[in-house]
Amino acid sequence: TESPSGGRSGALSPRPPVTGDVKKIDVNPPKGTRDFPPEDMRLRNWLFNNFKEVSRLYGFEEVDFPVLESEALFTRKAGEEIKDQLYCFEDRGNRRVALRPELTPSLARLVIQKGKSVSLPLKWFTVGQCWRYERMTRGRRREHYQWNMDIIGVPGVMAEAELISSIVTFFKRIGITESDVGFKVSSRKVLQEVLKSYSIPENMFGKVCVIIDKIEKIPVDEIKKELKVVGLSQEAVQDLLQVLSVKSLTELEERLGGSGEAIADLKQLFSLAEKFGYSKWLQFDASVVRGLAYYTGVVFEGFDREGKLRAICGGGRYDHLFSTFGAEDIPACGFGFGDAVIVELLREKGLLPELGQQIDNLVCALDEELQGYAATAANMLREKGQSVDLVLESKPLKWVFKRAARTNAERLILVGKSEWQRGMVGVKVLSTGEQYEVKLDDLN
Ligand SMILES: OCc1cccc(Br)n1
Repeated sequence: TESPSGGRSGALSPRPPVTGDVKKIDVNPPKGTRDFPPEDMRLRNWLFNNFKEVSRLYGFEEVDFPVLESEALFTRKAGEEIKDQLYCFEDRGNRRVALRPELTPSLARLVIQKGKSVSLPLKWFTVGQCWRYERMTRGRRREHYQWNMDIIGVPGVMAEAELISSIVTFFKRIGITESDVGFKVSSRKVLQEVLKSYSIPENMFGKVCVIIDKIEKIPVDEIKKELKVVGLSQEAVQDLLQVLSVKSLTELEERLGGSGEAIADLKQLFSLAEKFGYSKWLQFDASVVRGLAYYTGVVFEGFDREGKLRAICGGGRYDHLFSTFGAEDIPACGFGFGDAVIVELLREKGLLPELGQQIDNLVCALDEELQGYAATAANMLREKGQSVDLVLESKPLKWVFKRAARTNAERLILVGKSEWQRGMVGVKVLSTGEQYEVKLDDLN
């Protein structure tokens, strides 16, 4: 280690005196962001390991992308909140860049980059941090981690059914049942079929959906006003709002007629849900449109049945995202699952796991001059795959026992002079109090 003066280790040069004029830094993380101290990191790893295990079960491959992307990936002109809150800036090369607010555009970028070198369908997943710059007036977070699963190259709703199945599998793994959570399912093709008779320009469709997604967040008169601003007639607005209140697929079929794609897709999805065994988790809800402009078909969101929390996860089909990046369109669907609401739900349900530290061995030399032998013992155990918390300086036994308790160490390995001379070490099994000596070579 380098001493403060930059010399090699040995006697450290005297530390500069801590004088009153050194301003104490703000030790909190930037507004809207989180630290993950060990106990929080254990919970995060538990959650992410479940994300990744489910992804593996479903045959998905892990991918990753830079958290910093070209701003151009996210500058859709559809009035989305995600665009209004873009964490963007100009870098030292005068490039417009942004901290990614979502993962799907990066995924699409990588698929396009790979081009013909990858064979479809692609089943890719990632867990990544996403950012938004929101005026902290609302005290909301500016970052969260999202689990994303995407299926690229499958046009049929079997892909959406598979994605929803993977989320159900995840929920079951962590103890969440269909009595805790459900999925509201619809299709943007419902809106498309209503609007087709009003000759709404194709490029307005995303905007209309983004406005309608706010239906439970702002007064309906504001929704109507915004829809008129984008060019919808009074009649079109009425028709749209009326179809959003449709309560069943049967009623929807009566409203739209039985020949449209929306009904066909949704009927097939609910039939596949039976076969996957998760029908009880799904309900048709015509008001679900989701807030991302690029969805084009089935959309879904996971919600807590007590209605206390924001959406747990959400996703849908986005068959035209690739062409917005100048590439050939590829049918695609995916979802995002944030790391915050699910933890709130688990806390509500008393399902947060107990995750203490776990150490196999606490190894301690009983005398200063035995430190090296303690290191030898630690190394032998580590080579056998045993975790070791090696006491690195001379400490009273009382301290050692307290540390063993705090770290949930299974065993205490005591390196004493007389034992060592006989090639032995002392072992204390902390759960039973059993105490014995063992030859070093037999330590495992
Ligand atoms: O789900 C919207 C979102 C995007 C980025 C960061 C956070 Br916190 N929330």
